[in-house]
Amino acid sequence: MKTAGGDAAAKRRAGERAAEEVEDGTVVGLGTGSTAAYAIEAIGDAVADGLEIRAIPTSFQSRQLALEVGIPLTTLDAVDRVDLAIDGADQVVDDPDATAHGTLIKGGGAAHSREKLVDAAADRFVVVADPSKLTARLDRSVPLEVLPDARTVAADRARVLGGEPTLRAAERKDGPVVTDNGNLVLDCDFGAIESPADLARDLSAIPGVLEHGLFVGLADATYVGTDDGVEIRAY
Ligand SMILES: O=C[C@H](O)[C@H](O)[C@H](O)COP(=O)(O)O
Repeated sequence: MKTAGGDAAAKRRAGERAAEEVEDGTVVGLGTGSTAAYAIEAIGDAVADGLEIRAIPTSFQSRQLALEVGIPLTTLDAVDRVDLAIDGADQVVDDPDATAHGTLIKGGGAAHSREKLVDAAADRFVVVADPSKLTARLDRSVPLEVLPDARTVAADRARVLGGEPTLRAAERKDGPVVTDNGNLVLDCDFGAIESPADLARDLSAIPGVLEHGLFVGLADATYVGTDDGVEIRAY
């Protein structure tokens, strides 16, 4: 869970720094992935020291870790508000002159649908990342979570939009990755993405796509772990 590539020490610094933002009496969204896991562990330590919060996990994986470290859990429909969400990313646009500054690609762990639900609901959404995630332009494949019956037609629609879709295969079993919601994932290679906002709109309009991994205008800040500290990008 914590060694998915990138700089583990930098991920830890980012995660632990973001966890310091969690305040007593709040509701916190817990992201998924190796970087968010460091934040969850640090929040668990704070809970053990007396911090009182409720948290909403964004995946089976983050739920399991939160339970292991003793964080009280709740659900999105049981709360009035989410104060803070802390989540990782696969790519983050880091160019203050670009309109896409702070736009993300997420879903490397196939958790992006529930992540977007919780991250978008939060009053403040903090991304945690190591420097390898920063980019001038998004160019990783964009994951689409699709209903199983929709995978062929959704792939066709993604091709019309200029993408090359690949059904994500499971690493440790024969067959595809199945998401926490029982769906499949199409990883769509669009090359360098000129306008993430336009592509996000077009992908959202494909029938059978539950959610795509472009997060446009959602992040409030990115905490970037470095060799000796944390740099904060605010949007
Ligand atoms: O579906 C997974 C998530 O979007 C992760 O937050 C993302 O893949 C980043 O994960 P990591 O921190 O392990 O690089």
